[in-house]
Amino acid sequence: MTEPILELRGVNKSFGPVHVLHDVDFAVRAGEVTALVGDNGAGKSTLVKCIAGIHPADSGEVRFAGRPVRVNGPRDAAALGIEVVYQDLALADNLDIVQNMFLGRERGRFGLLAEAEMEQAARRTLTSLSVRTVKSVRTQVASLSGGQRQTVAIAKAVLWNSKVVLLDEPTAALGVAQTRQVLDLVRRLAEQGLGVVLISHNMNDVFEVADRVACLYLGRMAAEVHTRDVTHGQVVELITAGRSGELGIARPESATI
Ligand SMILES: Nc1ncnc2c1ncn2[C@@H]1O[C@H](COP(=O)(O)OP(=O)(O)OP(=O)(O)O)[C@@H](O)[C@H]1O
Repeated sequence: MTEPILELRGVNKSFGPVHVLHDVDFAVRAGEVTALVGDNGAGKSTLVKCIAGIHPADSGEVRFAGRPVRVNGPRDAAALGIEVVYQDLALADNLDIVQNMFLGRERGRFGLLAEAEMEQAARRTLTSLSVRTVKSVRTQVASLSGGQRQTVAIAKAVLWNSKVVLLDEPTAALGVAQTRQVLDLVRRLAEQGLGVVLISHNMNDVFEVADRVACLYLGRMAAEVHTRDVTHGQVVELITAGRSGELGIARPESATI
């Protein structure tokens, strides 16, 4: 079995009196897509924010590439190669693709932007991800479709030699064809060796691209299983009841496969 590139052990997180995450274990493996599922309010976003350093965990251990690490802020996460693509994508409509991909991280010597270099890097990243839907990297983001915007946001996340990418419902607002393109892209990220976490409420997406499914139920990790070992129905039961037959928090010893 592949060792996790990122591993959380016994992570707890509270907001004031509200204990949101309870002793959560979670592993992300390089070259695999792990779907993070759970009902509304189960704690998925909170877990992602702990990983991203936005809301550092109150207790528990975070390990990266086999070593304990501290992720006390987004800079710590970025330095490790952990990137999150949020649902709102945070792209600037009035800028083009290159400008968006380098937004906040413009390269350049002596303060000058190395435009040609940035353009080349943007093009190279999109090509490496086999993105063909975007005609020119100088297209304004305002004129892109939802799927293209998602693609640009994902490419931006992997441009920096990322090791782990967390995607927050990347297909939520997309039609059938665009969903297809984004799911293909998610698979390619894993094929390139990244550890990919896909937050999703869509079981079809989960079963199509995920190698494993991790299910949060009321802030506890109900089960982490190989997708091939479970049915749609079992995952839905895990989401709604925290357990399904032998799987789930009622029988934690059988939950991790
Ligand atoms: N900053 C905060 N302050 C207080 N409570 C919070 C905060 N952020 C999240 N919570 C609470 O933590 C719980 C888990 O929320 P979270 O957003 O992590 O769930 P989720 O699984 O991502 O849900 P959804 O699928 O609806 O996005 C909820 O009860 C929520 O109200």
